[in-house]
Amino acid sequence: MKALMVDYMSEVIDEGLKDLGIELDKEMLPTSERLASIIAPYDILIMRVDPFINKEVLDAATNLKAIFVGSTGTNHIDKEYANEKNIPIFNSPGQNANAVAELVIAKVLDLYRNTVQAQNEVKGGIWNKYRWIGREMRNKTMGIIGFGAIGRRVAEFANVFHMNVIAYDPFLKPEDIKQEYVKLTTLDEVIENSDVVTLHVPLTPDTKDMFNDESMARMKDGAIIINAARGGIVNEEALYKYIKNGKLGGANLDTISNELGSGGLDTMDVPVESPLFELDRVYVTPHIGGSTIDAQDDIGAVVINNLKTHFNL
Ligand SMILES: O=C(O)[C@H](O)COP(=O)(O)O
Repeated sequence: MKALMVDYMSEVIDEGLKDLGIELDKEMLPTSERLASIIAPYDILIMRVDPFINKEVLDAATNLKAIFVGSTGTNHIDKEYANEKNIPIFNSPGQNANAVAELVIAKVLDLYRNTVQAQNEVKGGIWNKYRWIGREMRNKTMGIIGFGAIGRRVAEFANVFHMNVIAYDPFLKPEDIKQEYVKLTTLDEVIENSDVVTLHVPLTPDTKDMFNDESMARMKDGAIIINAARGGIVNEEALYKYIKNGKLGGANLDTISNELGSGGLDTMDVPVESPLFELDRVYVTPHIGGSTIDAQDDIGAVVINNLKTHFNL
C-alpha cells in the first residue's frame, strides 16, 4: 500500500509505516486542488486539519481506502461524501487533550496577569510594575463548554488552581462525570456564572455562534473567553463589541473564524488580519493547542495503531 502525508507530523508515523512495509510519500500542505491532482495512486491519506477534503478531492481519490487524521476535529472533511464513497475516517481524539488543556491554563494566566501587555510595555522601554495588577484563578469559576477529553483535563487543572468548576455538555448526565469537584449544569448557568469560559466543542451547525451578542450580554462583568476549539463558535463582531466596551475582561484565542490554517492552508506564514487584533485585551496564537512534541508523538502512535487495526496488519 502507498500512503500520502500532507502535514507536519511525528516521525513515529514514518517509522511505523516503514515497519509495516507501507510506502510513504509526503507533500506538505497542498491546497485541496493540488491534493486532488496527486491523490489518485494512494491507498492511505494521513493528515491533520489541512486542507479541506471536499468532493473534488474524494472523487479524485480513486484508490483511497482510509483517511487517518492526527487531530480531534474532522470538520475539514466532507464526511457524508466520504461515507458515500466508503472511505472511513479515523481521528485521534484525546491525544492532544493535555497539550490543549495546558495551553488553556496558560491563556487564562496570561490574561489574568496581563503578560502580553506588560511585556510589550517593557520592550517598548517603559518599566511600570504598578499598572499591571492582575487577578488570581483561585476562587473564580471556570465554565467548561464540552466535557470530552480536553474539557476533563482542563477541569483537573482548574481544580488544582482552586477554581470552582462548572461544565455544560448536552451529551452527558451528572452520573457520567467522574470528577466530584465538577458540577454539570445548563448552558445558561455556564454563561451567566463563569469568570472564565473555555470552549471544547466541535464546530457544527449547533455550536456555530454559540457565543453571540445575546449570550455575551449575559456574561459576568469582566469575564474572559478562551477559545482553543474552532473560530466560528464565538461570534467575533459580538466579541469585539463586548471587549471594546469593557463588559468582558478579554479573550484569549487559539483560533479565529477567518483562520486559514483550519482547512485550506496552502503555505506557511499566511498573512492574517482581524479587527480583533486592535484590542489589547485580545491575545491570539495560531492554532498551536495540539502542537507539542509529546502530543504529536502520542498522535503518531494512535495513527499507526488505527492503521494496523483497520487493515488487520
Ligand atoms: O482538532 C484538533 O485536534 C486540533 O484543532 C488540533 O489541530 P492540529 O492537528 O492542527 O494541531
